[in-house]
Amino acid sequence: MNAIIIDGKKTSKDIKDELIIKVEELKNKGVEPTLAVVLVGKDPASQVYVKHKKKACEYVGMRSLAYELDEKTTEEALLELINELNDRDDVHGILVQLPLPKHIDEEKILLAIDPSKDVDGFHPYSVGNLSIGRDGFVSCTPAGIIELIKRYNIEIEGKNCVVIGRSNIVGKPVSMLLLKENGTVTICHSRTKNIKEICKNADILVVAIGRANFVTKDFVKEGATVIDVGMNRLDNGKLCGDVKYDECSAIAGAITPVPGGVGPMTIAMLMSNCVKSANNMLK
Ligand SMILES: Nc1nc2c(c(=O)[nH]1)N[C@@H](CN(C=O)c1ccc(C(=O)N[C@@H](CCC(=O)O)C(=O)O)cc1)CN2
Repeated sequence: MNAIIIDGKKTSKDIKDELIIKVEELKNKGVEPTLAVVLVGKDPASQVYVKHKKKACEYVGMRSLAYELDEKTTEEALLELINELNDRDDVHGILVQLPLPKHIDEEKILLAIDPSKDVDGFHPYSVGNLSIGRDGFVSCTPAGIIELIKRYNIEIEGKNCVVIGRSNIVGKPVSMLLLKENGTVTICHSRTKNIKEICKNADILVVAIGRANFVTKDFVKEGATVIDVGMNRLDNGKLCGDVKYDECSAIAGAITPVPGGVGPMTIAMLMSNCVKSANNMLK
């Protein structure tokens, strides 16, 4: 069997194209959706992601405000900037690029962002809303995974969904979202016993463990949907997922590649959250 390749690059472009119209409508109502992007330090990967976020804002017609702060910026100075952005009526989304330098307490920073502008969906208020099925901001990678599954008409309701990984930014929220869609959800992690057997029973397998090529063909049920969230940089500089793509795509029914699968969806969903936030301001 040759799996359908779930194209995150194309889907993210489709979403951004749809957002162009929504941004235009907001502008016609007198609201210019604005995202504040905060980067502390010079982590090369973070610099690239921030650049892509600014480009995505431009593409959908949204304003972005860039705050590129020195590596040595203090926690107090960063909190002060966030408070300023919280108070500004013309800022609809605030994003602090992660990871932050070690001397800054990430949790304290995320907690300082006004939940009504939490377009990353990392604030405990947003996480709480998600866990009780209330509407709110959902973190972008998990939201992107569900969007991909839906746009490829893959049914979640009643299916066995197995998530490998229990991180706060992917594993836990994507499990909540699959549950919200009426999937039967199992979360596996480093202490799980019989992980292969559990995965082999999955109709939808989401892999977010951060270990290159961890999932081999003997984890995958014939015809299953395999979503690879891994982004592992190899010594040769190549990007590699958590799933052994060649052998698993011969068994799966549908599969995301790395790169070009889940990754690009993260930024598309960020744009979507910003538009949602700007819309909320109209209410
Ligand atoms: N404040 C946040 N920080 C971080 C987040 C986040 O959602 N909010 N997620 C990641 C990084 N990230 C966005 O910030 C991100 C990662 C990867 C991609 C992407 O498109 N990946 C490409 C490959 C890119 C490459 O070649 O390196 C792909 O998978 O095709 C987009 C965004 C951590 N920090």
